[in-house]
Amino acid sequence: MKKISVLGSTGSIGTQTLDVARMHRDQFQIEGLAAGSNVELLLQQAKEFGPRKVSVATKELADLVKHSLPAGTEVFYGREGLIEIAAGTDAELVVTAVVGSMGLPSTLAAIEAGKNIGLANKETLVTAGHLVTAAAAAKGVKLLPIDSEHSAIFQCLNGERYEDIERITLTASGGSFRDYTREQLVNVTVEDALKHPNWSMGAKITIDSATMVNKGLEVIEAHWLYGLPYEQISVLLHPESIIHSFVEFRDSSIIAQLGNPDMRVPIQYALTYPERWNSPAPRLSLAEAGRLNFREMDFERFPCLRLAYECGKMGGTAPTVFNAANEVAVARFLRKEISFLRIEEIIEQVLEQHEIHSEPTLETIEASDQSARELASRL
Ligand SMILES: NC(=O)C1=CN([C@@H]2O[C@H](COP(=O)(O)OP(=O)(O)OC[C@H]3O[C@@H](n4cnc5c(N)ncnc54)[C@H](OP(=O)(O)O)[C@@H]3O)[C@@H](O)[C@H]2O)C=CC1
Ligand SMILES: CC(=O)[C@@H](O)[C@H](O)COP(=O)(O)O
Ligand SMILES: [Mn+2]
Repeated sequence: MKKISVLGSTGSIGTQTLDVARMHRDQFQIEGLAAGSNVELLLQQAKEFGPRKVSVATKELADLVKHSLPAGTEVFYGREGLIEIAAGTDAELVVTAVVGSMGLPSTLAAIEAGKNIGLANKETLVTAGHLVTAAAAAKGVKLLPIDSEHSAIFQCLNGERYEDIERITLTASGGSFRDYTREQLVNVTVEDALKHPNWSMGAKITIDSATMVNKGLEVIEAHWLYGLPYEQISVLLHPESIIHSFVEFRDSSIIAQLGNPDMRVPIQYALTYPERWNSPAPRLSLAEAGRLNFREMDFERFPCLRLAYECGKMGGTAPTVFNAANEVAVARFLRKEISFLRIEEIIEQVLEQHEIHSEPTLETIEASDQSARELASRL
């Protein structure tokens, strides 16, 4: 039995992680589940999977659920609750599927406790990549990517020598507004932005796909996961999301990972690595797909991707500030307080006004994250 805990169990990645556990019911034991405020779903999950510990966002929610949980289930809440689910159970692997840099303390706590990480929460690596990777190396724990592109690269690199890599390429769908001009973006709505062409995902990442911030975060995530300089990480527009990413080697060979867009596949691979288990995911037929399309990335059309590369190369707290400003701007867009194009303006303005610190400690990162958020919410 593999013992796992899930942070963000009620979200898109969290529920699909539990779908995988359900498909292999005899193989997984769920030790802990952490949710935010969807207590109805959390209660269903607790009844079905019988975790020893659960956590919710607030004390009020914890009081609300505690009498409805199966006998013996311990309830926690807030930041400390997430840390308890991450580090205080017998899980050998923790799936990090909360959104945003709020996942950093619990991810670090899980690593400190010696848990392998099934990493979906890319913002933690963007915010504090040097701390997360150093802690994982010191503890000898694995950072197993769940993000589809990073899982693809991970699979392409199986058995390969890092020095033989010439370049990795992350594919980008282009998001909801792939074929819109900059002028057409002026009046787009939240509802339109939430219609991703290929993937059904949480709201924040769906907006990030449309702004191309998602690919920017993924470039920085790849830098930390694979230890490659930014010059060896590129992005290619691929509207079908069938080639999930690929690696070019020094002998000119290219190895790619393909499949229909279905997050249960990379999630399961992270849970079962290095084994591959059966999956009901629909099989890809290349004959049916017929043709696959590719385009160079247009950095004028998608300026957030250019900004992300600049922040990644700058290092220090630049990616922290980029990420925090984006999180606030996206939340404001989703609340219909600002327009779609204002998201990138806010990120740019926060970066301009912010003092960047090099080699930051956790305290410096948390302070930069906080002040970037305050600024982004005022602009
Ligand atoms: N969705 C996808 O296909 C992919 C997602 N990712 C990454 O995975 C992460 C999760 O994304 P996704 O699943 O789409 O997001 P969702 O918005 O669907 O889910 C977010 C989860 O976080 C929980 N949460 C929110 N606030 C808190 C809190 N204060 N304390 C504890 N839990 C909280 C939510 O709980 P509740 O709903 O109960 O409030 C929910 O379970 C992100 O970093 C994203 O970038 C990466 C690749 C693909
Ligand atoms: C499923 C997944 O991994 C998402 O991060 C996905 O990559 C979003 O797609 P685009 O950012 O390419 O639109
Ligand atoms: Mn991705």
